[in-house]
Amino acid sequence: MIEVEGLTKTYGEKVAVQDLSFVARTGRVTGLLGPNGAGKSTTMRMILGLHRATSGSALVDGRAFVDSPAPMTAVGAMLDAHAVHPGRTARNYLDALAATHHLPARRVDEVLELTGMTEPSRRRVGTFSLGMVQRLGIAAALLGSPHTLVLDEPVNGLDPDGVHWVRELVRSLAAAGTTVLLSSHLMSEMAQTADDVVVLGRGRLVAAGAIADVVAAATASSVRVRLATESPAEPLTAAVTAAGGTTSATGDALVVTGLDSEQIGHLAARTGSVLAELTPQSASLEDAFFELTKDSIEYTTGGTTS
Ligand SMILES: Nc1ncnc2c1ncn2[C@@H]1O[C@H](COP(=O)(O)OP(=O)(O)OP(=O)(O)O)[C@@H](O)[C@H]1O
Repeated sequence: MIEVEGLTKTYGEKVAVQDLSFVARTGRVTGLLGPNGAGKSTTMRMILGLHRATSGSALVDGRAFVDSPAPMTAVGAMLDAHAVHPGRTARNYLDALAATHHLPARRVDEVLELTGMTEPSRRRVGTFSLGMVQRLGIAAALLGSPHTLVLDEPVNGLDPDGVHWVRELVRSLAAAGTTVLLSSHLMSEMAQTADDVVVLGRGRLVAAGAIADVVAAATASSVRVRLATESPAEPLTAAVTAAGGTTSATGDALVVTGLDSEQIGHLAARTGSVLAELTPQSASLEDAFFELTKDSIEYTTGGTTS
């Protein structure tokens, strides 16, 4: 479990992370989301002890990561996959990591196999595609069979097959009891991968919780209603308004907010309206993300900095 409590980081005048608290639970995949500059990387770096917090704490399984006696077994991390020297081979890099952390040499073969990197493992990292570099970064993170995995933008540069692989990998690790914290800009991908999300905006917590709860709280759910051609809309729209809902027309359908499908069905029966369609519309994580972070975009298109 990762417990972040009142975490703050300032760089001179700049407040990168402010009074941030959240928990990433064991056996779950937690997605750290936020627009550019929201403080995701800074948060991960403080969890890993790479940046000293100005105030607050970040504990991994109850202790500061820097106090861990076996760091690679406690936490596997990938923050910048490109940190590997381009002249080294993948195997040489992993062998050295394993040796310096007293990990069994056979584990190198295992993580190469797990990440699909066995075949190119004797090639120099400088010849790798972006996706291969990411896979190597993930291989290094997995080397210590860690209890906690922290991955900054793990699907960056991966093709659809690679994105699917990362999703399956982190989901299976979480199912086996690993705490997984990962950041991503790909909302649709995060929606399929994470159980919980932590949304940041300008260094502050904007929302946190199970994806469905965060989406429901941030967006108004609606119901799409289409009436049979012989059925006029007026009786139903009047009944919806009287019941506290709102309607808007879209093409040949109505979108109703403020009432659920069952309530609308009852109103349709009462007003003699013949329904051709009654479909609950669920908002996506992406819809929720835009709604939650619309006031905290640091860099907007057009180059304005607000
Ligand atoms: N070393 C530093 N010195 C000064 N400001 C910094 C430093 N590192 C980060 N910042 C600032 O802190 C804020 C948070 O940055 P951070 O990299 O954590 O955001 P992020 O959410 O990871 O962004 P991105 O998605 O673009 O990677 C940004 O405004 C950034 O400019």
